[in-house]
Amino acid sequence: MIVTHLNLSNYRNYAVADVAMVPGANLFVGRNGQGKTNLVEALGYLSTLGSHRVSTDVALIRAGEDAAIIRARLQHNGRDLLAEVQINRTGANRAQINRGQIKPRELPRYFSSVLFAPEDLGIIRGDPSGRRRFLDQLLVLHTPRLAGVLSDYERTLKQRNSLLKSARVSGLKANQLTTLEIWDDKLVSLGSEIIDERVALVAALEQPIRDAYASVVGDDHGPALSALLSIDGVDTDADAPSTSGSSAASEEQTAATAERFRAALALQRRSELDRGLTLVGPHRDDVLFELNSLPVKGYASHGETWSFALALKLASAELLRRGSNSGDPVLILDDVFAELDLNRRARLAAAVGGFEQVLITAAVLDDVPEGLTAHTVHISAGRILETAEEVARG
Ligand SMILES: Nc1ncnc2c1ncn2[C@@H]1O[C@H](COP(=O)(O)OP(=O)(O)OP(=O)(O)O)[C@@H](O)[C@H]1O
Repeated sequence: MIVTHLNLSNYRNYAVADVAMVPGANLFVGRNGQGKTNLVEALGYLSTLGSHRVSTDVALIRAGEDAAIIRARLQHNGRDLLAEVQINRTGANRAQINRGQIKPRELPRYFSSVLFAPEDLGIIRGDPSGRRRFLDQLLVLHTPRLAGVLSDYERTLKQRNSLLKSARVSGLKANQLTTLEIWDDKLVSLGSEIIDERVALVAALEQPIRDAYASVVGDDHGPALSALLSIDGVDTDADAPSTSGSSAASEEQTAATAERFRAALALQRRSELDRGLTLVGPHRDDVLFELNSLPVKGYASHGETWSFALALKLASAELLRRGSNSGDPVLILDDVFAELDLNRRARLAAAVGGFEQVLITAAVLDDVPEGLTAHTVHISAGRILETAEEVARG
């Protein structure tokens, strides 16, 4: 899949922007703070429904405006698709495909992208919520049906938490106990599916991460590397099968996870009532990334952590490419080349060369290997520079 056109309205520092893109590499160049990241962030939003830089949408709307619009014309196998989202300062966001209304959470079904940016170091170094977000965004792109499961789980969790809170205040009454059991059933059924899908995803990512790390770092043997999902209170099957295009987990496996989840909930019942909070489930899980038998977080050097985060994203793109019938995900590399030495720049260029479309941002044109600079777009102060004179003026 490729993006042939991106059109922005009141997004970040763009009043309007209209950019044509080509298959293969597209390079966006400009001095610091001109709007390069803003442009690719907008595309990333269409497949992750969020920014890699901020946790709320408000910062994406141009200062002083009420709504931002991101519109992308996509192409796959000669067929065009128009994807659009309107991000509103007040009220719900709205999304369209070919001018027909859809739920915003359905957008990743139509557009798949993988963005790597320096902020991704936070996936490794930050708290577990960032790792859960990484996994869930990838899950939804890989198996779109799970968007609904994840949002139903969130809703169930909220309702269960408010029941636990009110039971804490008033003491658990018989009717509340019955209601709690109903919420337990929903939590366990939705949560077990999420746990099993995450476990299978992590297992499927291991080899691609190893390959990507080896190709970026230049170690032909690849590191001894693993990604383990630690489930808070619910042990998972370490030999989970790899994800396929459809649902990955077998019925018996889901039943076994559900049983363990239920037992862990029963163990925590007293504490949950004391604290008015759901203490077990996929909303508290974590992934442990290891390099040469040591956790990456807290042990790996800055350079190793950086290469690991990059490998994580390249592996994600590889996994989506294999499991997809709509072509490669669009690969976005934001501010990446400046961080690499010449050798690694060439290696990364080779690693991404096979993707249908790669979008790259850089402040300095010379930082990017020549093979990736054929289609260069210059940006200045929230404007796409159209002519050679404009580019010369900067
Ligand atoms: N909601 C907003 N409204 C208006 N301007 C905004 C908004 N959000 C960010 N900006 C502006 O966008 C600019 C930053 O753009 P961006 O992050 O895309 O820069 P960049 O070209 O990638 O720079 P660098 O090379 O430093 O990474 C800043 O000047 C910032 O003030």
